[in-house]
Amino acid sequence: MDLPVLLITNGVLLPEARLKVPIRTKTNLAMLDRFVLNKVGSAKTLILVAYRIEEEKKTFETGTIALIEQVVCWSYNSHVQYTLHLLGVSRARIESFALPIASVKQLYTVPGDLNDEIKVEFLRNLKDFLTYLTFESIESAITLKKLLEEKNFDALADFSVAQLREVSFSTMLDYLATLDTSRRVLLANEWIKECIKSQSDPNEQLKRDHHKELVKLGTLIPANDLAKLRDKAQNVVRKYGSRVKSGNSVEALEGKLRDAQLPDGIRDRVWEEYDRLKGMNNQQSEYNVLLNYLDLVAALPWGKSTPDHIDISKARQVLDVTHDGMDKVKKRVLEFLAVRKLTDHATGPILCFSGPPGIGKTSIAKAIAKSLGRKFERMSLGGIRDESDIRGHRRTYVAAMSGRIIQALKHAGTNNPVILLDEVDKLYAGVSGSPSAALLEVLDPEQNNSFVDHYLNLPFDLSNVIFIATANDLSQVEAPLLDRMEVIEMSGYSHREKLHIAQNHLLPRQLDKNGICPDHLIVNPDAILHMIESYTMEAGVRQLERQLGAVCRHGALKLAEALNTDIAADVIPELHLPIVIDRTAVEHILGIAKFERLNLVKKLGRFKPGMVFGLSVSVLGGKVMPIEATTNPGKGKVQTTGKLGDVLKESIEVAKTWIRANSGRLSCSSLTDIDAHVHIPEGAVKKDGPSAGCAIVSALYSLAANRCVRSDTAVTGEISLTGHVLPVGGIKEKVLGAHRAGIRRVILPESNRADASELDDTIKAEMQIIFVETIDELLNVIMEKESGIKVLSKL
Ligand SMILES: Nc1ncnc2c1ncn2[C@@H]1O[C@H](COP(=O)(O)OP(=O)(O)OP(=O)(O)O)[C@@H](O)[C@H]1O
Repeated sequence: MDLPVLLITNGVLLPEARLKVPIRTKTNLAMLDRFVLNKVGSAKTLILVAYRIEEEKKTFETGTIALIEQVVCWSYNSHVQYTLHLLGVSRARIESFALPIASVKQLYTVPGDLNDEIKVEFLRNLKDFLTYLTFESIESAITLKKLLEEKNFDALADFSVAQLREVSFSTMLDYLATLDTSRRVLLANEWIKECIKSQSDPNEQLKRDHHKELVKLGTLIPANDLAKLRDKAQNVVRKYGSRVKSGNSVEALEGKLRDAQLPDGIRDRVWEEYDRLKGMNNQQSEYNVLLNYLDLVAALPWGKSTPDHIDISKARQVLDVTHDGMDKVKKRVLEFLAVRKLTDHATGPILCFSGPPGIGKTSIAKAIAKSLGRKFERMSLGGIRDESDIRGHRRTYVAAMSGRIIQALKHAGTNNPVILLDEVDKLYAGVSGSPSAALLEVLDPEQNNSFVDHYLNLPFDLSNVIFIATANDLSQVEAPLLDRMEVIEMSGYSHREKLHIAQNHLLPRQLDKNGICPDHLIVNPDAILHMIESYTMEAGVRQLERQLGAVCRHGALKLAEALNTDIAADVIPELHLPIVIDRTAVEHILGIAKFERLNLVKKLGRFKPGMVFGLSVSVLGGKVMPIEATTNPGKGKVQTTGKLGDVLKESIEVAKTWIRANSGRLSCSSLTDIDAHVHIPEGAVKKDGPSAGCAIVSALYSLAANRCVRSDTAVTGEISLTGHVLPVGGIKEKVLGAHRAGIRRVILPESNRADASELDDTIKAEMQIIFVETIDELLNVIMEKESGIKVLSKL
């Protein structure tokens, strides 16, 4: 039989007995995770308890097959702990071991030669032992009483021995391995006798006598009346002055509370709670709740803060060393720091970095904390839909916890950390309140000096904390929240910028992570560019870092193989250092290019009438959006496909009407005797927004005039019925998206000229950017051959 293994180094579980085993080692945790926690009805699983003898560095050959009766999970100081409640089922011999599984054979006991004299003596001793046990554990006493009635000597020996604490681990293991029942009864009888003798101390005797009188176990008390028994037993304990064994944690707590620098307003309230705790019995259910609460209060950094060292030139250095480019963002961050230095004001604007993933929003926030010398805490808000995640649960709830803000402060250990509210756009309002409403209070400098977490129920001053937020999509951030923040928009990187980031930051980091000396592995710039163009399609650099990691791991394997002297000489690969990674090596390591140089121009070749490249932007950055239109005989209807939203459909109507109204002047069909069909591929993705207007009017004109649009050009811009091209958002991302796709000519609305001027110089140098004010101008520059349309006067 194969069973999951729980390996323990002290305590022995005998059949019939129960044992509580806290899970502390990684092996046991892995076993629990794999075989118990992931299983529906995880309790009632059979496992093997195996015993490790540390001195001999071996595992005892006999183990115990056990039934998991209960898995208790509790969290203390944010550590999750598991304890297994086990019931011994039978002995087993371990035949083979491959942690976390062992192949075992169940062992059966043999009766042996047990004489009547010993039996009678053993039963008499057990009756005395029962009295002692009543005082120690009522449940065990009841089980022993039942076994005594059954006169099952095998079980009586095991169960009674399991109750003894004095027997050493190794003696207990020998006992476990003894299959002869008569031999075990002899041993048990001896040990029980000794135990009873050692209990003959007059004080202990007095307690037991009194207890005997009180509970009269065996005649009066029914087995199921445990609660009553427990109460009575506790009364005895109190009467005889046994101290509640809670001294250690409560006394330690007192010291911690004294060191906690509690503010004046709350000190008395906390000590009142502490006095209440001291007066409680540790068996009371509220005891642990209050203990955990006061532990949190003591652990919070009420008066601890890190001194600010704002040195602007050092901050500039930190930002430059950690981040390439991003000049605008760095400038704004330095201004922010400068204002903090001069005003000495705790409150200031809350910065919100917005942009596609992997462009360094989180890492720049980390750099701010570093340049201020403050602690950094990241709070991921993605998917939070409950107010209590931010503000905590009220203490009256079972398993109540403090909110994330308080947890972050506890973790930081100072009351002035930089807290990054990551992904504020992914907060959702759930059934139990809106988390963004809770964040409003946190971020409001007027209110946050007395932030009250529901669990803590004491005001905590958050005014020294610097909050920085990040978002991928600002349109998803609730307006009141957005209003409290100063948004710094960050855009994706060009290929050249990515190359610099890779050379200066990502590659050195990956080399270091994989334990490779930079002199031993060189990745050519050409190879990095190949990875950027053909193996990643992203605005940021996260995928690129992953690919560089793969290349470094390949190098690490080569180096490790060459160093490994255990490998037979003929298989040691010959290694010439440094290992140089070029384009071919990249293809060999990373396999077939995932984004075969997405040069749409080359791929699609010459367009047919009705085809055009639009530009779109999503949370992942800018992208080229091919648009197709075709005609059929009909009555001037326009059909649309490709999961288009209402605004996009309306743009198509505007384009159609404009062409119809201007067809005479443009010498093209008015599209009244034909039906047009406009399709935007990637049909599963919803598309919307007015910015495809220019592309759609170009496609419809191309159909109406039966002329082709230039396939090396992409366009974005909204159109009006009067023929004007209106500004749109996301210009930088869209141009970068076109550049990534291999397009070098883009047409943008004239009103977006200022946005385009913010583009990186290398991009500006490589791209031809044409600005247009009217649809006439647009058609003149977008068609394959000059349309020669006479541009009407502009409004
Ligand atoms: N300009 C840069 N210079 C150096 N490293 C950079 C730069 N931009 C990004 N990185 C690196 O790219 C990685 C990803 O960045 P980060 O985690 O900060 O992205 P993010 O914008 O916060 O993404 P998300 O929105 O997914 O959270 C980090 O290791 C970061 O150091």
